[in-house]
Amino acid sequence: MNPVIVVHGGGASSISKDRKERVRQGIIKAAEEGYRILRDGGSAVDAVEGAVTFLENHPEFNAGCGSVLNVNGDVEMDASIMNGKDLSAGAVSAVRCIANPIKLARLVMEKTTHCFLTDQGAAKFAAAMGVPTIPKEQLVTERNVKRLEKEKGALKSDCQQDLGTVGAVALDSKGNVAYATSTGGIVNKMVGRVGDTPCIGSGGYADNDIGAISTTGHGESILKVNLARLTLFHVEQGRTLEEAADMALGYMKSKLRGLGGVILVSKAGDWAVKWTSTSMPWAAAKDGKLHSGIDLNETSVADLP
Ligand SMILES: CC(C)C[C@H](NC(=O)C[C@H](N)C(=O)O)C(=O)O
Repeated sequence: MNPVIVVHGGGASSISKDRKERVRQGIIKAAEEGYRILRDGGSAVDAVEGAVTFLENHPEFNAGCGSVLNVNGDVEMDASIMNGKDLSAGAVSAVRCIANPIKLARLVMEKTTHCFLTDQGAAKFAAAMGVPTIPKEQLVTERNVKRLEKEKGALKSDCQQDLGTVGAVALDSKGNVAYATSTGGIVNKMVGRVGDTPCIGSGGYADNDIGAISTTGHGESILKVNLARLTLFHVEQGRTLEEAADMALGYMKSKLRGLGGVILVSKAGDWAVKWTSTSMPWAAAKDGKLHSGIDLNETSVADLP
């Protein structure tokens, strides 16, 4: 099986030119990192964790350092990961003061008998696993302080913001698929608000008999339609990845006016990226080629290093 990895950097409205370049470089580096892990014999789970960790550490993306701020100006993060081999899954929500929520989600998956830990329980588990805490200021960027101020000043919140939730899907050489998704959520959210990202079936899904998917977009809408599992259901019914993504995103838009994006890989190694938000930074690596883009009808192809 030829390994494949696809990554996304969330939905976005208008990205400034400067920022676009940084986002483009970041998303490409994340795909390269994931692909390197796969080529070195790593598993699909290793690859999606590696790519998402890279993006959590990148301040331009809404996950880890770079997360948007809640109504109190604090960072509360959600993340989930799933192994398509045995449907094992791990998730954390409303976690604070750690650098990489996706790593904690993987620990939940592999070191507990549970799927999902939240808030204080997740923090206790992190401490027990030796995950270091970091000062909360370390996750807060200048850009996000300004963004919260702007949001609080705004009369009505716009559902489509310039954000950057991150996610990855991968297929490894043994035919195993996995997904990982991580976010700071939505700017100015209530304390304790949990979105789609840590919810298995909404923020993502992975099953070796079908494929893997990671989602981004308006969390409340994604939760209501179970966007990830819904899309894979259409794949199971014989639709192509593109058709399935169009159907599920179309359903979410028509029912709820909710916008979002998805990245997919099938068990056969096909991949697809689709979104209804204005743009979505993405990159895909397969067969030594790196495909990437941000806006509609804009795809570049390059040789992988
Ligand atoms: C407007 C959308 C496309 C922006 C998108 N937001 C999320 O994915 C938020 C996450 N699903 C949640 O609800 O917690 C982003 O961050 O890029």
